[in-house]
Amino acid sequence: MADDRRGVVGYALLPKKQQSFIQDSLLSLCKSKGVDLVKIDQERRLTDQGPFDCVLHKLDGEHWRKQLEEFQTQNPNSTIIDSPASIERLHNRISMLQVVSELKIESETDTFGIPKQIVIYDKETLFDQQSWEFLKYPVVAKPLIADGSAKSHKMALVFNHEGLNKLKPPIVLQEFVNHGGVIFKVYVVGEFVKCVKRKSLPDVSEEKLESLEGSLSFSQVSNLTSDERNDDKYYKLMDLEDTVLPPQSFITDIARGLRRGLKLNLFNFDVIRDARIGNRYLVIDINYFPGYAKMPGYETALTDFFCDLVRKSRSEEKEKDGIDKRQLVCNCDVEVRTIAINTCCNDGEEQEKPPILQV
Ligand SMILES: O=P(O)(O)O[C@@H]1[C@@H](OP(=O)(O)O)[C@H](OP(=O)(O)O)[C@H](O)[C@H](OP(=O)(O)O)[C@H]1OP(=O)(O)O
Ligand SMILES: Nc1ncnc2c1ncn2[C@@H]1O[C@H](COP(=O)(O)OP(=O)(O)O)[C@@H](O)[C@H]1O
Ligand SMILES: [Mg+2]
Ligand SMILES: [Mg+2]
Repeated sequence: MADDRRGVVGYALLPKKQQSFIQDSLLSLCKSKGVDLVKIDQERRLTDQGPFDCVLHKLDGEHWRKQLEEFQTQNPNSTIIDSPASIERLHNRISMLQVVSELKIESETDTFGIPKQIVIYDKETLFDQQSWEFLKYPVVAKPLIADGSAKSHKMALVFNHEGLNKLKPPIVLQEFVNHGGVIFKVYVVGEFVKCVKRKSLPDVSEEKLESLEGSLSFSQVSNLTSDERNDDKYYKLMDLEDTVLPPQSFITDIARGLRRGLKLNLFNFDVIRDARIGNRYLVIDINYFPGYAKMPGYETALTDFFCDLVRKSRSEEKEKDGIDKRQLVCNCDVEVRTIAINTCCNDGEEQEKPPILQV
């Protein structure tokens, strides 16, 4: 780094996340580029720790939020990645996808959107199928809240009316879209965008739908190991190799739009390609600070991002310094001129004041 001081990124993560994210390979690459990753002691006040150029976090709760606010007030040049208010939006499966619907992206060949969906708050509405007759079976029932708890990942693929009995509102009912059993996970790290393929639920044909009973519960399909998947006849027979990735520039445009709309730097989103319309892409999920260690080349992407942040916060620091000084000089000029006018009018009286030094 151009600056002599080493960059410091403080991190506050849950133990599982820390273990998967803070790997030696990441620590040493950052170190070689002049940035140290330092663990924040969650037992102590954040303002008593540091200095940090940047605070990286995936923690919730009012207490932590207050700590961050206090830290930001005392350290206006530090960057908090990312703001709790922006992260909060991803904790609700409706507000999470709203931003996708608001996005405008030009493409001659491809389109994107979200599946048809409705939020259901009570059993009465759930069983009143008129209130969601625009949705066709099968539907995916997802917990409304996506707060990272195991419960928030428990889903059900519902094939018919009978399958509704097991559901516990508040939930989002989302139309299941056949997509060839493959999802695309798009990882975003600031400006960096990387799309990878993962296994998903297989398609459900009209014929199969008639013979299926009730519902099927599942959780984090794309994170199952191949053994877990092969144990269950529902998950096998899917091959990632043959699946073509979506156009990179289209995905990058969506990623950049989401980054701006969400005001977030660290997230991924799940995209499926509608099997009926080969060039239509649907965003089904957005996750804050996902499992980056599973992304090829994660060390380089994250290190570059941290270096950039440190560089920016240092140059802003310098610029602020410059602006303050320039403002001072500017104020002096105004003052001098005023004094000069006064001097004219008051017949030398004001000349007593030493013009620049006193300002
Ligand atoms: O643990 P990992 O590496 O599987 O990462 C999880 C993500 O998997 P992915 O990187 O998308 O394959 C996972 O993504 P999905 O929701 O499975 O699409 C979540 O981001 C999860 O965080 P949370 O439980 O929603 O707070 C992430 O869990 P945490 O690591 O944040 O606990
Ligand atoms: N509308 C949908 N159509 C088809 N498959 C879906 C749909 N919604 C979710 N899925 C499947 O269910 C998985 C989990 O759903 P997702 O919304 O990503 O929840 P989570 O936050 O637990 O990852 C997805 O990765 C995908 O395989
Ligand atoms: Mg997902
Ligand atoms: Mg998710």
